[in-house]
Amino acid sequence: MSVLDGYNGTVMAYGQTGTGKTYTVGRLGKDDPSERGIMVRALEDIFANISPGSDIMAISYLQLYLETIQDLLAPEKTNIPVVEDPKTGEVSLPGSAIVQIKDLDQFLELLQVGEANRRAANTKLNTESSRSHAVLVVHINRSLEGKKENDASSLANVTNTELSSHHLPHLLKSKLLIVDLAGSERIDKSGIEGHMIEETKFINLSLTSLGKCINALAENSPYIPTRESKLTRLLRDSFGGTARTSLIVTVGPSARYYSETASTIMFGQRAMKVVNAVKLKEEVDYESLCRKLEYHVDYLTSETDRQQKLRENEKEQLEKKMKEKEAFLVETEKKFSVKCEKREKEVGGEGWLEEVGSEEWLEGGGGKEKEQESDLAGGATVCQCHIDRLPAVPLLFGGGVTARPLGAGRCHRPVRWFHRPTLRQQELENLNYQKVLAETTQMYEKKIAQLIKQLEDESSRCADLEEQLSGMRDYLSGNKKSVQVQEKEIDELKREILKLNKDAASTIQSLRARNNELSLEKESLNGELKTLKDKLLYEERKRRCLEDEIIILKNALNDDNAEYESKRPYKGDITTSSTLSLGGPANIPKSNRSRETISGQKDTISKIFEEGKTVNVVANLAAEGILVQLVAVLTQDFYAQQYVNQERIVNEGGLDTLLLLLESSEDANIHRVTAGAIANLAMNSSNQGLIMGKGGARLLANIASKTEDPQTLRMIAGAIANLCGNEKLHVTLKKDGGIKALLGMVQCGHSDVVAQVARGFANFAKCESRVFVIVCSKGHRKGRSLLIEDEVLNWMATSSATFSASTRRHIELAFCHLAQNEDNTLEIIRSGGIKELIRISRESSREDTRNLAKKALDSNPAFSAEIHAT
Ligand SMILES: Nc1ncnc2c1ncn2[C@@H]1O[C@H](COP(=O)(O)OP(=O)(O)OP(=O)(O)O)[C@@H](O)[C@H]1O
Repeated sequence: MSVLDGYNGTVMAYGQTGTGKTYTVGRLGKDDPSERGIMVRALEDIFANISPGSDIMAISYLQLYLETIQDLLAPEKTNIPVVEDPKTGEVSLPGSAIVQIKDLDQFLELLQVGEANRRAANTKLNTESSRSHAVLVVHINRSLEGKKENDASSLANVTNTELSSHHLPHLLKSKLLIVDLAGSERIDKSGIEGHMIEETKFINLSLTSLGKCINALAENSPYIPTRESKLTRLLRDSFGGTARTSLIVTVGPSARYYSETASTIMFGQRAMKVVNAVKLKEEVDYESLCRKLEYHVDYLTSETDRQQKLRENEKEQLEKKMKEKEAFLVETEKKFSVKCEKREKEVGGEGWLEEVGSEEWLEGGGGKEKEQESDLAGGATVCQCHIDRLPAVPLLFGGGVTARPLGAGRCHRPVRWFHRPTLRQQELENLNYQKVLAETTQMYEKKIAQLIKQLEDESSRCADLEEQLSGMRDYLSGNKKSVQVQEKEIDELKREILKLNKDAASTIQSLRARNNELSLEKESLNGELKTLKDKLLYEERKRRCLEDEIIILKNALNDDNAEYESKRPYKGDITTSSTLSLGGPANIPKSNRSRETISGQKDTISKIFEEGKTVNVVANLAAEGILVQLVAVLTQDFYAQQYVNQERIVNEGGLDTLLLLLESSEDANIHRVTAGAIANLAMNSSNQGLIMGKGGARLLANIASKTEDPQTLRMIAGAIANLCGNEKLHVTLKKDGGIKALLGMVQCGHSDVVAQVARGFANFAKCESRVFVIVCSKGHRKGRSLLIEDEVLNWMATSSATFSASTRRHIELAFCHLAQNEDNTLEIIRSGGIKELIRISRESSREDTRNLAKKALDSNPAFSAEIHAT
């Protein structure tokens, strides 16, 4: 197994849901080992090949669910981050539990705990479907030496050279990932719903991004999109890189899953193209190195102590021995000289032999006679004496220590021989003695010198060892320092990562905020855009209506031209027409109709249409015949609805021309479109005064009295209703018959016309009410409403219930505003308006109108009195 040789490895099971991924990878097989999945088998193999003493194995077991990593061995740990070493690219999961494993049983227990924590949910396809990706991470640290670290003999042999970088203890660090991916599935086929659709989306997202990475790796692309999902970030250093990867693809045999099977196999095929460049992960085992060096230092220290002690003992013994010898020498000398003197006195210089006891004879010899004998052999004097009774006994004198009879058989008793030395003999003896003494001294000096040398050697060895020791201490402290530096660097990196994370979070937050702002902006722009589009659509529709209308009118005019020409007040040649002066009397060109003229007019029409986008239509109004006038009026109407053009139209005399046409033309079509154009211009308050000033209300009232055409009446009612919204014009409007005309138009019964009339009265009453409030605040009275004089109040009090809802709302509003003015109280009571007010206060569809009615009823004591009275 490569993972035991220091290579990272990955085993990954991929396939459609329910096809046996978990079965292949995760089965425990507690009772039957043949049932075991890849996770358990892998661990079995690892256990069989590692040395329990020196190698370490630990596991983490995690699940990736909804893009969140959770620890399956400590499920309270969620949201575990995936951290990538920027230098080595190694992926780690800080915070996840890493449990050291001692044996297979422990592993099986942990796996069972992890499996219980793994999220499982049912789908129609598989009742035990895994809805998360499960990742078992096996961390293996193997010591390269294969020796017991605390083996003292091995430690004793470590030398400085061995501690050089080549001989540092190395560690093989590897990681085995066994991944049980969640099943790929199609939402429609799996029958999942609700929350599980979300799960499936996340699963499919991560599998898709895994597929993308595999594709990129297979194509040897320089960019691998590993950042797209947590799964690919987690597996970043475990597939397609420096790790050995095995992919297991599982497929369902049913033909129903043909497409899933095909896509799974294609995934596998693509994965097979990925080329891995496996890399050995070896690093210095600083921990064991440190331990080793400490053992080594201890060993050397104790060894030095031991040797020191030995040397001291030896020295002590030698000194003791030397002292003993010296004492013995002194003693012997002493004895010898005493005996010599004694004998000299007794025999007067003659030699004799004296028997002595064997003990005495052997005195000083101890158990080393032989050695001393041999020691003395070189320098001893052999004397032989011949005494009558005794055979000759040769005597050995050596070192002043012993003498032994030679020639066994002739004399069996030890004797001590004394003689009376002559001067010569004495000298000789002295000389001999001195020689022996010198030799003995020399020998001891030699021995002492040897011992001193030995001592010096030991001292120098000791000094060497101490030097080694201090070298090792330096090395250790250097290593400790470098570890500290590295730790410092790691801390800094961690801090940097934290800072980067913080920055990223704040950037994401600000981007989110900006995104929200932009969404709001987008929403409001969309709203605006929609309004503009609606407006444009409306304008376009209106333009088309007008164009249709023009075409209809053109046709009508072409057909009825003869009749029309006969009715026309002025007759003349259109080709020689005089101009229609602005604001002057009607000067419509007179002509006899001919085919050429009509065709000429048509040309003019198309010209006007072409130029329709310019305000030159006014000039055209003045210059051309009736057909042209009509077209010009229509175009004018079209433009009048566009406020930006209104000012130019009015400034260029367009309003004058329109009023002129209204006055002079007998044509119903012209009346209608002209009234429409004026109604549009009357929407603008700056035009309202001009229209009134030029007698517009009078002209409109006049036309209204003559026509029964509801469209024309609607336009006129709309124009007057717009003028009603300007309180400064109320008096003139009433004087010019505008109010009466409005009320008169009600007779036509057309709902659109009545609605415009009601709107006009509501505008009028509202403006009066506003002025009334201002006047009252200054302590003045306003007087009765102008509407009362024209019987409008009666109409409102009696008819509102019969009209459409929108018309009714206008009437109710107008009535309530009139009721705010105390000067109208009498008329309201007289017209039976209190009933109407009470009805409005209860039934009106608008709350503000109901409140207005209530306010009038509550604030006016006359109304209260009337209510009580009736
Ligand atoms: N080789 C097999 N022999 C017998 N039974 C099998 C085999 N493979 C799978 N099964 C059975 O099929 C069912 C689904 O298997 P499993 O849960 O392993 O599928 P899966 O691919 O992991 O599904 P999911 O992706 O939804 O988790 C299980 O009940 C399992 O026991």
